[in-house]
Amino acid sequence: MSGSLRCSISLSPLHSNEFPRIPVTKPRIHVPVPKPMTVALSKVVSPLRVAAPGVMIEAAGLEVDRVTEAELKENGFRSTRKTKIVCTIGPRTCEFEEIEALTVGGMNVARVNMCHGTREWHRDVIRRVRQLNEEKGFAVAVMMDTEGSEIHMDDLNDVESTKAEDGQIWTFTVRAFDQPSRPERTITVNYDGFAEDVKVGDELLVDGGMVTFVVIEKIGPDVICRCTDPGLLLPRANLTFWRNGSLVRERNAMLPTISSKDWLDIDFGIEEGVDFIAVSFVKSAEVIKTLKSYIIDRSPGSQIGIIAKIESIDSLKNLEEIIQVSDGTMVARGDLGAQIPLEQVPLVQHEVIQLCRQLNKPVIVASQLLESMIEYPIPTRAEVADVSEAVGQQADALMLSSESAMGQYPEKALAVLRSVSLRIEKCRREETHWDVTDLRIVSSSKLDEISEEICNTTSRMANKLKADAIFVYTKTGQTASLLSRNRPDCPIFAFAPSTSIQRCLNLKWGLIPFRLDFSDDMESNLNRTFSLLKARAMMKSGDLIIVVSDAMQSIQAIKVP
Ligand SMILES: Nc1ncnc2c1ncn2[C@@H]1O[C@H](COP(=O)(O)OP(=O)(O)O)[C@@H](O)[C@H]1O
Ligand SMILES: C=C(OP(=O)(O)O)C(=O)O
Ligand SMILES: [K+]
Ligand SMILES: [Mg+2]
Repeated sequence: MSGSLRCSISLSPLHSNEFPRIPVTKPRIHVPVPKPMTVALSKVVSPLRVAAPGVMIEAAGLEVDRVTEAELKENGFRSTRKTKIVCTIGPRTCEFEEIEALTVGGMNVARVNMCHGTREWHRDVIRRVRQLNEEKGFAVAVMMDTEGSEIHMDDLNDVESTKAEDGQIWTFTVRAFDQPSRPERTITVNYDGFAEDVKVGDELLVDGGMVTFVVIEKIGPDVICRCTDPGLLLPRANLTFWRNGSLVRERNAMLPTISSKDWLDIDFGIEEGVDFIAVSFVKSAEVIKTLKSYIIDRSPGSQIGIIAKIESIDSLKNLEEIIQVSDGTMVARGDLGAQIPLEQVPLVQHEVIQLCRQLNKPVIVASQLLESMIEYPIPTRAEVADVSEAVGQQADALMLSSESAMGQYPEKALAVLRSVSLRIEKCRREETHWDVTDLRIVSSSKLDEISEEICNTTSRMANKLKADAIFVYTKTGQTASLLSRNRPDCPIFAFAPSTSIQRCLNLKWGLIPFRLDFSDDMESNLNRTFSLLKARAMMKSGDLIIVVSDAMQSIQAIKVP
């Protein structure tokens, strides 16, 4: 599907000014908006300008993310950004103003990684995101990512990193040391079975090969290794061992996907009302099913979406089943690249994106998208090509990890994702190769199958008629998702009755989620929506809209009166 991208090359800015930048309805509360950032690629795309600050006009009953609204007006309907962006929040971006700057820069989902930091730290971040949503009219979703049972080094206590030199002898052990007495060149490993699993002659890879050791001796709980590829050892770096060119799957293969600590983190996530839980090192569909019923038990009616991270070799055998039972998937290329040969990672990415589209699940492409921007203000050409590939493959979302968590240029990295997305999406719209006949039917009942066909037809119609937008009135989000799956040229305005569904829809390609109370009377819904949108200068008379809803199995094409 990624295919070759043929498009006309234009060096002029992408955004068009055909939609006047009219400030949103008079704000009730004045909130300062951080200055828009200038971007490395600003020759191509100008920074986003959020119009006058304002809050979601709840009184009018229509709520849309203020930043999305600004993007719509700035880029023009048809060329508004479709690819969503997830940013990992870390020490560099955890303050209120920093989270706000990312939000204004286009972050759709904020991710906290339970591998690092304390629960209190994460609680503060989650609450700041929520507070910003409430006070400033954003609709950023929160994703909590579990630590999972990977084998990793300890925190290194007082040091930020330590260098392993070629030929040096290091000891990896499960002994616990009081920090001052930890012998030199000794690393504590979190997994008790470590010494039992490895054999003399095994290769020990730190962070998928950033540093490599060979095991030369085992003495009780200590594994003595010689460094063969020198480099920096970072806190909590992941460890894998290899024998005769294959990943060693011994007792560690039996490690639970969700550890006891993960269960406590999940309880924490449920309490804090996160929108998504991303499960690390998923091996089978079972664990996702177990987690889902656990959540329903603890929090009936919960809308928390479960994202399966594809990052272990075991997940690849059960891909389809895993995707089927999850609410979305992440191609977690960091750990995946430590478990399978690197040259296979792009193939897995492609396969997972295709499968997710077929099975109607959102997919996030993650890790090292703009790795060099941890240190530098512009990306490498190769990184831009990688991001372009993911956008061209029409992944639902792109994710920043270290770039936003601890890098020096989080906002610039975000701006690069935004500008590359816009550019490549434009190319795809110019190609007229669209065909839904390739999509398999996902519905299990006849009624759902009809809805599915309606969504396919709606998207085809919208493209042929060059509609300005598709409107979908959806109680569960399902119809909106089926439309997104078609990747139509115009944006899909999804009207949902709750803010939690609105936030969850934020992860899906091309969906502009609104919160709106609507009735079964479509005519009155439409009249109300048109006048609300017109009042906010988000729509004008004559715009062509294709309308569908969960409740009615029909399609309407309407010129806005
Ligand atoms: N909550 C946090 N506290 C401290 N550092 C963090 C936090 N979240 C992320 N980081 C830093 O950002 C880096 C990248 O984040 P991420 O990709 O989520 O983790 P990792 O690559 O370790 O799995 C981490 O390695 C860590 O150095
Ligand atoms: C996203 C990933 O997971 P984490 O950052 O939690 O290791 C990854 O491994 O690519
Ligand atoms: K994690
Ligand atoms: Mg990982």
